[in-house]
Amino acid sequence: MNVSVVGSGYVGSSVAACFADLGHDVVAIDIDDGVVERLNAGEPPIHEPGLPELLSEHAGDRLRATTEHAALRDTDLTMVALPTPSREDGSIDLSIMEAGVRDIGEALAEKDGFHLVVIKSTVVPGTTDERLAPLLEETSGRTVGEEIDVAVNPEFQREGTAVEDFLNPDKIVFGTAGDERSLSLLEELYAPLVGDREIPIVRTGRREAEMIKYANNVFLASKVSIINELGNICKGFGVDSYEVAEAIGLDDRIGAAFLRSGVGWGGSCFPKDTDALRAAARSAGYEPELLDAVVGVNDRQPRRMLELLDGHADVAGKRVAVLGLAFKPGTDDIRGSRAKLVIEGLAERGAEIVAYDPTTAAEHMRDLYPDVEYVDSAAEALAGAHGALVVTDWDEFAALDEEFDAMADPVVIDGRRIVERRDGITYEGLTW
Ligand SMILES: NC(=O)C1=CN([C@@H]2O[C@H](COP(=O)(O)OP(=O)(O)OC[C@H]3O[C@@H](n4cnc5c(N)ncnc54)[C@H](O)[C@@H]3O)[C@@H](O)[C@H]2O)C=CC1
Ligand SMILES: O=C(O)[C@H]1O[C@H](OP(=O)(O)OP(=O)(O)OC[C@H]2O[C@@H](n3ccc(=O)[nH]c3=O)[C@H](O)[C@@H]2O)[C@H](O)[C@@H](O)[C@@H]1O
Repeated sequence: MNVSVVGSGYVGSSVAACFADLGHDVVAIDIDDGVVERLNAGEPPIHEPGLPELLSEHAGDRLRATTEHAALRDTDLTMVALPTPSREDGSIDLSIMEAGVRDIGEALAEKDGFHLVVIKSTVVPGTTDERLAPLLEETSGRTVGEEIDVAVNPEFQREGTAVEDFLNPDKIVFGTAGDERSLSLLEELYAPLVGDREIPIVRTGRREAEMIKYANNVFLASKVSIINELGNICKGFGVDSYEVAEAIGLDDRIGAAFLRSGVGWGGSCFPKDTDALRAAARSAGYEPELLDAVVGVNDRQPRRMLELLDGHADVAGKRVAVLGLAFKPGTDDIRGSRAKLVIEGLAERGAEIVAYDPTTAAEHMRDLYPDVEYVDSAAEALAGAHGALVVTDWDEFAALDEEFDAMADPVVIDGRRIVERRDGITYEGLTW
């Protein structure tokens, strides 16, 4: 089948590469020349394990990239993987999405035959029906549900394991208005992925599909905030929250995943999606008090890390190491990274900050915090430091040992339960 994907960022590039790998002919459309050039050269525009292999195999063959939206006319359906960032007040900013949908509609104005537009981006309930479908009609001159249609097919992949997650989903959600042509196109699209596996396919309405995506993310973010709240209480009692988490995770109703307490959740989506849903709930007349608290607990965790450091040292004018800048291991993405709040807190205390991350996350961070010293290894960051704050659970931090001996004052505040506690270092776990 011929598939177009509009937007070739974290989601679009991996989805495009995976669909090509599944045997479809895919054209990736992006407004960024650099992204298009990289994709055509078989190079990933972002750091994502498994993506380089897929791109080098399929670029120039089943996968090509272009800046021309007109290319989507030669395809059966178009996936929209455009960003949906937050506005200042937390509500969803649809401007990029609407500009992209406008581009798609204008291209479709000159296409004969049925075309399905599939919204992969995360949008608040009602967006597709109330904003995107009318915009498509206006720009294409076609009627949704007749010559064209729109479906919602949210994506649940994680950064760092995007390819594996996309190819092995726990569910696939098709949100449609019930049009059989749309459903059968979606089924044909995913048929090579599903094969004879029993992957649940949720066929539902467009609003429900939009809400399922938020509910999924917000539930997971809340789960981490609950374990962080419990972890903070555990710390006060001298209880190891990881032992508690392991035990409660044995209850099927709770489940073992997402019970790692620490400095909190970040990333490109949990923060923006919790904010967008809270704002959307408010504008629909509901006060989401629990979700407000979920965010409150999350924002408190970096502050608690700094308070633990304060308990051991006055860091004004002193060198302090920040280990890990990406919002989680396996990515160079710093969006929503807890490291930002940690760096800001250290700067307020007048510390000389030295930071290390194994990826190019440091380059992105440098744009925001140019006064921080970025170094090439954890050893270099730790040498001469009066404290170390571990913010990302990169495997290589678990192997650190004698590097701590080179610190001026070996105070280690572990926000991710990754460093081994041992004699010779003053170790503080955030929730244990
Ligand atoms: N990042 C992730 O792991 C996940 C993201 N999502 C959702 O997927 C959506 C996309 O997110 P990301 O991939 O992270 O975004 P991104 O910011 O990484 O990539 C977006 C791409 O769209 C391009 N673009 C902007 N306007 C365009 C236009 N008019 N036409 C063509 N291309 C255009 C940009 O140049 C960029 O390459 C968001 O709604 C997000 O919430 C969902 C699941 C996972
Ligand atoms: O919509 C999205 O973009 C995606 O958001 C998350 O994926 P992602 O942000 O890539 O990363 P996660 O692995 O979910 O981690 C999110 C944050 O929670 C933190 N976390 C996670 C698990 C845990 O037990 N404790 C914890 O603090 C991580 O360190 C990280 O900062 C969801 O897991 C995906 O299903 C979803 O598609």
